[in-house]
Amino acid sequence: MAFFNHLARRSFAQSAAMANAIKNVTVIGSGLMGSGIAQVAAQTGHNVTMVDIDPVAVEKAQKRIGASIARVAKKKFGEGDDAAKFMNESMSHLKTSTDAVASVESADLVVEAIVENLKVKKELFSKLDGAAPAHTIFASNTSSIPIAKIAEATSRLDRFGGLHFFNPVPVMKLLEVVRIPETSDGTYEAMKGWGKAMGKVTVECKDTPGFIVNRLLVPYMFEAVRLVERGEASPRDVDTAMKLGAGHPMGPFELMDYVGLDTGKFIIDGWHADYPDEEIFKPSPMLEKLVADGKLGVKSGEGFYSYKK
Ligand SMILES: CCCCCCCCCCCCCC(=O)CC(=O)SCCNC(=O)CCNC(=O)[C@H](O)C(C)(C)COP(=O)(O)OP(=O)(O)OC[C@H]1O[C@@H](n2cnc3c(N)ncnc32)[C@H](O)[C@@H]1OP(=O)(O)O
Ligand SMILES: NC(=O)C1=CN([C@@H]2O[C@H](COP(=O)(O)OP(=O)(O)OC[C@H]3O[C@@H](n4cnc5c(N)ncnc54)[C@H](O)[C@@H]3O)[C@@H](O)[C@H]2O)C=CC1
Repeated sequence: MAFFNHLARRSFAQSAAMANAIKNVTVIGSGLMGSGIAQVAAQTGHNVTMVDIDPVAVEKAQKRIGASIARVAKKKFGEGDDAAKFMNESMSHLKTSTDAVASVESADLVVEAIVENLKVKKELFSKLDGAAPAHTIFASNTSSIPIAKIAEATSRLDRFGGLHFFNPVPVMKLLEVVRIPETSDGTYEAMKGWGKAMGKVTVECKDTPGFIVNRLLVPYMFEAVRLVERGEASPRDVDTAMKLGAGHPMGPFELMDYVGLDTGKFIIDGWHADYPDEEIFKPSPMLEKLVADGKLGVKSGEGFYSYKK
């Protein structure tokens, strides 16, 4: 028994050491999720470079992070010097860039949170694979795309995994840590250890569609839209019913607006392509029209609901 305890202690020590080795974190994508991941990494003392292809998105992200850190600081320290110190220290750990290749030169970990599109994600990782140091771990924050399909664009399958955060990242405690068959034990332990260093509760996931939460959440959200499309209830009543009847903090339509209808469409289109006979994944006329009209939810000021001030 002592031998196995020794092994367990050594494995824990190894993962702690590997997680501690993750100091320089590059986050690619400064949207809803990338900005949240970058913020929490900066708040927890990592050296963070947040990258986006769109300089305007970087600027918006910095404003979003500033406002969010202020809420976190107020919640942790109230008003006053400690709150200001926390905010200043966190922001001092955060750099921004629009040059993805340069941003990974000294990265220990790269977390990708760009558009939910397999081709674009593969193009990005293929480009970064030749620029990042050999030891750098690559991870995707994808909601629905198989990690293995993304990883095949690189030569570092043993140092590739999924780190699936939840929105809003500064608040949601869960982190799904996904491995592909080639992910080394050291990489997996380092990703789980880093998740804990980020203040998250990690769960272990295999590379299956939607991992754990989205495998259950997305069909539920799909059914909510179908129910409204069949004229059986209004979005507002469905949301009220799920908040008061099931204790959810947000109803499905509020949540879809919150996560972004463009991301929702990317997910449903991807799963419909992969599972063409699954009725539930067939395109939604309601969602198609909203996205075609640029109504993407909170991020655009209107989705199922209007958010214009
Ligand atoms: C047929 C077609 C169908 C197509 C549809 C398909 C859709 C598929 C979508 C799939 C989803 C993909 C997404 C994904 O991969 C995984 C996810 O992320 S799923 C989403 C998970 N998140 C949730 O479920 C969020 C649920 N909502 C909440 O928890 C709360 O509403 C929320 C915390 C967002 C807000 O809380 P609330 O009480 O309502 O308001 P407050 O503003 O008071 O906030 C409470 C508390 O939290 C702090 N806080 C809130 N936001 C932030 C922030 N951004 N930064 C920092 N802090 C924040 C705030 O300070 C409050 O703290 P106090 O102590 O009260 O001050
Ligand atoms: N929105 C949500 O609630 C959640 C989303 N996710 C996943 O996170 C990823 C990002 O989602 P969001 O943050 O919501 O999207 P978003 O649309 O808010 O942000 C995506 C960002 O990526 C940038 N981008 C696109 N292509 C790029 C490239 N080649 N290089 C650099 N930057 C690029 C865009 O300019 C944009 O700022 C997706 O894979 C999504 O499935 C995961 C969990 C929750």
